[in-house]
Amino acid sequence: MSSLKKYGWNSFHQEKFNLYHQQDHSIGRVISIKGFKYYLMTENGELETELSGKLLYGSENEDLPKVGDWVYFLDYDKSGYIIDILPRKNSMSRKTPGNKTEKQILAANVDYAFIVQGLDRDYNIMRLERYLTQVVACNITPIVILNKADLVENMRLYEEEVLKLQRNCEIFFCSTLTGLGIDRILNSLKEAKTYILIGSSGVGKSSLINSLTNNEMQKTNATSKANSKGKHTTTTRDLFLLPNGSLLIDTPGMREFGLTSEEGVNTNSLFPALEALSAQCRYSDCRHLNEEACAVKDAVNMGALPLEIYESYVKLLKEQRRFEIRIEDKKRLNKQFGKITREAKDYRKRNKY
Ligand SMILES: Nc1nc2c(ncn2[C@@H]2O[C@H](COP(=O)(O)OP(=O)(O)OP(=O)(O)O)[C@@H](O)[C@H]2O)c(=O)[nH]1
Ligand SMILES: [Zn+2]
Repeated sequence: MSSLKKYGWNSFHQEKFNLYHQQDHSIGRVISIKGFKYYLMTENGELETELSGKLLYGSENEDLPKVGDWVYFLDYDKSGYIIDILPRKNSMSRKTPGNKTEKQILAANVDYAFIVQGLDRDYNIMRLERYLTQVVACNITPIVILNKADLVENMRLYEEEVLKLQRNCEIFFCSTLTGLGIDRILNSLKEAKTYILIGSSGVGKSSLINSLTNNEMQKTNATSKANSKGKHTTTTRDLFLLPNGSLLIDTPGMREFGLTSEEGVNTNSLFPALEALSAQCRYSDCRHLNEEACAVKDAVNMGALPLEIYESYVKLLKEQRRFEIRIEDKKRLNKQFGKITREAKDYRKRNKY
């Protein structure tokens, strides 16, 4: 297999490339970013590159290359200049931490997301539901991993609770400590597909990577480091090939895992449990908030729909509204600003200074 195919190159990307490329452009996938340096996997192995001026100065953060992006570049001697990214299949994003409405892209072109929780104090079904919602909204297939299974007596109870979310996604139990369940996860991994690991700090992501790589990657991909406050942080965000041929992207713990609404995503369809019920609401555009004859609210009241699911739906709705309103504001402001600068330019031209 060519090294590009090993790294996930497929007909989707080829088609995009055919639309955009010029003869002297080469192709690579971003495997890590360190400051201004972008490290690519190319047909001829790893290559250190930088952004071209156009990309560096003319782009919104969203449009800059992220780990997992396919880019086309000019190959110069021992380095390269990235011309642009190819359209993404999807991206894992979250709201930019803090008060802004921007979304932050954590990784691009992701097939599966392992959502990892530890079966210790970390386990939280509401948070799991939020992660699931976010992953599905990003158009990525979620897989639940409940680690530290050695700490609980009855895994079945947890499984039942996750099944109640009606996500129809795979659930794995494992313990990186005892090795329980690791083989099942390994056997499920698909060649040349890209996986991402998400979960709070301390759930065992680093331990899991070590287990999945037979500890081979411990040195080169050492991800956990205690900072000055003694808090564990993941410092590198890399894409790498596992011994069995699948690709893994490791991201820092997403403690502030906010939601961004993807355009065109119907909120109901993010909640399968709600979707079936909403067909029975009186109003076809029922938001299941204050409307009369709402089958969703009835189901919650009768205990047929878990309250957690309804609550996370309402939360998402609120988040989306806030996000949409701010985007509208931003667009309006940008438009006004554009008009002002255009007028200023015209004025300067007319008056020649
Ligand atoms: N009991 C038990 N402890 C585990 C298991 N897996 C990991 N741990 C422990 O959990 C702690 C955190 O593990 P890490 O692998 O560093 O967690 P992480 O998710 O990579 O954390 P960050 O790098 O901060 O994001 C360590 O003390 C591990 O020894 C497990 O299966 N069972
Ligand atoms: Zn309703």
